[in-house]
Amino acid sequence: MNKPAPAAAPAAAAAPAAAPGPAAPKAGGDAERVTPMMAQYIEIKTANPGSLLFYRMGDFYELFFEDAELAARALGIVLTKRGKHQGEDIPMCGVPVERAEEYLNRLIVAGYRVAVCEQIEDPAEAKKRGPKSVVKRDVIRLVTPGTLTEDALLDARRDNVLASLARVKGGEGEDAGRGDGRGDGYVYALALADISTGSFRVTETDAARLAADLARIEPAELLVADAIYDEPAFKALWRTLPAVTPLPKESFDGAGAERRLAGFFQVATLEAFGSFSRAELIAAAAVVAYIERTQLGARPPLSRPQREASSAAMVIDPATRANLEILRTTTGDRAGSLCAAVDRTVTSAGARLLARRLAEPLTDPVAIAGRLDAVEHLVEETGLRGALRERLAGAPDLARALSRIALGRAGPRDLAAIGRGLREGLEIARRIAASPAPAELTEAARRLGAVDPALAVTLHAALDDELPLNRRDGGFTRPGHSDELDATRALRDESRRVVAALERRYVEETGVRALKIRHNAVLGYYVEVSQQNADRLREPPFDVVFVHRQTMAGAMRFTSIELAELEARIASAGERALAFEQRIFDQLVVAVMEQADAIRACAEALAVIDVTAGLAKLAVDEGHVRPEVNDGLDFAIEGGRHPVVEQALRRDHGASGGPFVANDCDLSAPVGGKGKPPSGRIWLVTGPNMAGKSTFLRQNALIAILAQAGSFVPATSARLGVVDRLFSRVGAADDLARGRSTFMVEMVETAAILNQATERSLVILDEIGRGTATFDGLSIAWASLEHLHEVNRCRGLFATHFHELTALSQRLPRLVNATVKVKEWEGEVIFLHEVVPGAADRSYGIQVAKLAGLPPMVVARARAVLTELENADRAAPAQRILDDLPLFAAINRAPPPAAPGPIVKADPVAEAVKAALSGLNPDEMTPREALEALYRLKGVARGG
Ligand SMILES: Nc1ncnc2c1ncn2[C@@H]1O[C@H](COP(=O)(O)OP(=O)(O)OP(=O)(O)O)[C@@H](O)[C@H]1O
Repeated sequence: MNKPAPAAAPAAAAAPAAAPGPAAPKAGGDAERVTPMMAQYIEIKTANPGSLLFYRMGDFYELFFEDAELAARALGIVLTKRGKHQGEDIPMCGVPVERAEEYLNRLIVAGYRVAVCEQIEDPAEAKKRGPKSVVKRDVIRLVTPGTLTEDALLDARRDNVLASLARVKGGEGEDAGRGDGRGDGYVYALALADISTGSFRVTETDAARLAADLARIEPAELLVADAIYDEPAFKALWRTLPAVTPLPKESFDGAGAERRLAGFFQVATLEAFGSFSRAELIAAAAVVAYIERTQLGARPPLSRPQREASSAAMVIDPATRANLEILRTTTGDRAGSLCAAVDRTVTSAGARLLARRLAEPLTDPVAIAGRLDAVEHLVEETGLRGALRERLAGAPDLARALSRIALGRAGPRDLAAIGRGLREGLEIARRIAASPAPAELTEAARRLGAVDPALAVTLHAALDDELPLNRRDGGFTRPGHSDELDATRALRDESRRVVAALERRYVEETGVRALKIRHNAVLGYYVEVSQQNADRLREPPFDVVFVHRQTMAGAMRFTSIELAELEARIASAGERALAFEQRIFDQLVVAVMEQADAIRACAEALAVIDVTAGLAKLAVDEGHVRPEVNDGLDFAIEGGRHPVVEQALRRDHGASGGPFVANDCDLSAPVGGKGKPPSGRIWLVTGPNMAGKSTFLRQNALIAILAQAGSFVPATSARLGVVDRLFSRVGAADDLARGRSTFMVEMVETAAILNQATERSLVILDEIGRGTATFDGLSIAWASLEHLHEVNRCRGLFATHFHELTALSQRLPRLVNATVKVKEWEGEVIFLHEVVPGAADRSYGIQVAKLAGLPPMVVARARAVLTELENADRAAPAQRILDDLPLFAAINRAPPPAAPGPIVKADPVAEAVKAALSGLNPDEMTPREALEALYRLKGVARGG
């Protein structure tokens, strides 16, 4: 085992977002009054600041002082007291050891960290040192959100990523020179480890995209240097994460980073791992140091760090992720999300990989095609698909079992899981290899076949079919595996039969039919009879056989020489059998760990096959097609559908209910454009409320995500040039926690889009400008649309209720008007959900309001008001703006107002108005004087 490098000093504050770290009680001056046990507790507590201390006492983990108060409140358990400290009662609460995982989970979810302190010697050993000596105890593990490994503490379908963020001054990192003008002069890197599966990745990032990267990764815990943690600019970002752990700057020390990593992976140099930037090395080393510190030297089977190019994944900012409900809905549920709708995997590892693929769609058309080839193969090979899925359904979670084995937290079932997983893996590999298959699948099959098949055989031979949870219970070794163990077990079991025979004999000899031989931890084996029968055993001839040991309320307990001898035999046979089994367990662990890398590769391969087969099944069941993803700027979707709404409609209405109406969408760059390089189109979608605009917008974004994640898509055909960044502003929600109104949130998000979208981006804007006064909103929407078309030159979908905007298509050549069709029938509106070229002529808002059940009086009155307003002709201003305002591009080219230019001669009229104004004091004027002054000013302005 690897000796841990000296870990940095622990953070003083834990889980800053949720809970302050409880302080250690002071040992205080009145040391005599502190019991030895309490002294030990205080010492251990002081050494582990910032964590709740689970202090093992027999069958309980006890918590004391402030820890007890915090835990009792968080867990809803009873707070009691135990003895006194410095004259005060010591608050205490406890959780039973067998239910510790459940309580740990709740504390971690509540934002706490827990130090688990165990007894590290037998109480009998302690007694030998003297009657008052305390059992030795020590912290064996720090449980933090990012370092969980137990199934009970983890969501099987989600990665549990421990991330660390490192920052170095620009110029020190590889990409420092990139300077896109938005950076803050630093190079950032993220290291991402999941100790429950062994995955370990590093990637560079920058200040501008850090939020998007963290939203993609969703770390369970983020490690940052104190200094960064305290920077005001990041405070809001930290609040979006479940746990952020600040560490002293030594944890991010550049000088020792390479050495620490080399030490962890037991290599002399990191050269073989590939090249890393300085920031990446520092981030990776910080993660490793933290793992060593929390696992106290146990070494999880982390893969060597894989470097990921920061441009490998589509950038999706946090707002867009939330809006598009990729992994969960805006209310936080998995059900109803894109992921839930397309997940047909049958293993947890498969579900985790699918979520990761959807969270980070690729940008390399070749890599995307590789995944699509594999899905297509399994779409066509129905028999193979079914067989693989059936096998996979029986495959256990290899990666998580392996991790527990490496950390010494495994039970016999984890070992058996490895054996079973490897056997299934070999069978799956054989099936795939039976016919030619695309590279992604043959590569997965190769990895499955790379583990020594003898390991699965050994595990199967050694482990019984029915297994206990804990290794300490014994009884997991298959009979026949070890002759020596079998012999010892026979002796133990034989002895038990002897006890039963002895009991029968004692009953016969004494004539006490209710005599029982029982066992407990204090007396060992003993004879128990009721009080009435006890005298019989105390009279001759039995008084020489039975020795009185204990008197209970209704019973008396005795022992005998024969029983004591038997006891010794049984105990030693049982102990020897258990010790044998522990040795066997250790040998199996060694055998497994020797192949840890190959097993982890197997686990990854099984996940890839599961995702591929699941997506193939989805494609077949839901009628998805293979998209063509290329390097161009196409976006041509025919017959596109919304994967989630389509399934929901079918579920809610059955096959007979209104089916989802498929729609085309073509944002491809027009061919043969002159002058400027080609750019994609923007569709301006108008249409009544409830017509399906939002659904149409989202479905196209989701199709892009699915396609680039390597999935078939809900359409009859799809051809798209890779999208580098996806932006969406859909719907509006207050962000009260951050003190932002609906309109402010909308503007912040719109600003981000206008500042960052490139011509490779896809922008989805739903009703921007809705949250303010009509003309303000219209103006903002107008200017944003022009900016997207002229400056960003991205592909986009822009839904609006401002019909005035449709006039813009006369001037913006790549702006296309589209509308969602409705039919009016006897004053009612019928939604056809069909997107067609052209502009909506009416809003039908009042009809929708009527549908929603607004009182008839209100509906009638609204109709009357509308007629009045329409007579005022709202369309006219748009045409006027179009005719009067200069082109957006022209403004854009105009020099900025502050630019130095020729000296402008003063305007004499303006000067005169200014002078007249400066002589007025509105506070001292009567209304009449004010009116007169106004007339005078008008006169001056006319030059009079
Ligand atoms: N293509 C479609 N086929 C069938 N039903 C659809 C389709 N599109 C939308 N719908 C149904 O219409 C409902 C309203 O759609 P959506 O929210 O997209 O309308 P909208 O035009 O954005 O409305 P609003 O302007 O009020 O936000 C959806 O909940 C869905 O059930």
